[in-house]
Amino acid sequence: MTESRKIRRAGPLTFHGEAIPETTTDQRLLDRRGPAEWVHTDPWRVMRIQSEFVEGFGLLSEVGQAVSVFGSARTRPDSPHYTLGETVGAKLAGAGYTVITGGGPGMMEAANKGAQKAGGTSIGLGIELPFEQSLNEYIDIGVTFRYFFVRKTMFVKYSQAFVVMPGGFGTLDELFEAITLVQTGKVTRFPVVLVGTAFWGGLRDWIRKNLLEEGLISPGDPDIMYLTDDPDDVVSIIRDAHVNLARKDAEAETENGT
Ligand SMILES: CC(C)=CCNc1ncnc2c1ncn2[C@@H]1O[C@H](COP(=O)(O)O)[C@@H](O)[C@H]1O
Repeated sequence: MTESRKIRRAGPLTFHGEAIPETTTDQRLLDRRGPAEWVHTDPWRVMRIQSEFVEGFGLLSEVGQAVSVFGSARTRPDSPHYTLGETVGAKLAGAGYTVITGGGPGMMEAANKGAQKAGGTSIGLGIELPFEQSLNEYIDIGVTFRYFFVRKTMFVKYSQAFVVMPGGFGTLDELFEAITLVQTGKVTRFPVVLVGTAFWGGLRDWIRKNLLEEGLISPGDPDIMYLTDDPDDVVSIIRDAHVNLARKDAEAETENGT
């Protein structure tokens, strides 16, 4: 009679005889501490980046129609821009849009406050910064990201329009990212509305004069941005754009016979 060979199953793996490892997977995980430098390596960072995407997608995928509102972190509550931001947040919420901001102070707080007070859903996608910073107090659902680029993906993926209030470098970065995505066809259904004609008019003129006249952008490109001072306009521009897109979708479906 042959002696039966030893066998060890480790998850989907099966080991026989000499091939059986001396320790189990759990022992190797739990018994050893080992060096810790690997938590500062890029492969480990990739895992962390992945987990931010997983958390963000998980949290935001069930949010309905939403609009991201950008603007200065430095605007004070007694500024007319802050009041305008609050009204824009309230009007968007009144029209059924969830309001998403960067979760910080200033214009972000204004839009969150307006949305929350109007009974809408107010979301803050915060970012870890070198100085102490917490999400503003008018947020129903908040996430704080480590990585700017992960957070930016969330703004684009989970909102159907961008509203850009007066702001500095951060706001300009978000504005130019949005219009570049529209210009290059990476997003196809995305109105970008700038609020504050006195503030933004100069930039649009500069874009027309310097970029368009030099042939650095196409003739239709400046029109990617809508400019207004009126919070009601903000809502109607976004709504009309979405109605037009829905109609185009329906026409395309009819043409394709689907
Ligand atoms: C007081 C202070 C400077 C706080 C900064 N705290 C912040 N918290 C969250 N998002 C931010 C912050 N700073 C910049 N951002 C991002 O960049 C934009 C504002 O930058 P800026 O103030 O315009 O250039 C916001 O739309 C936001 O998405």
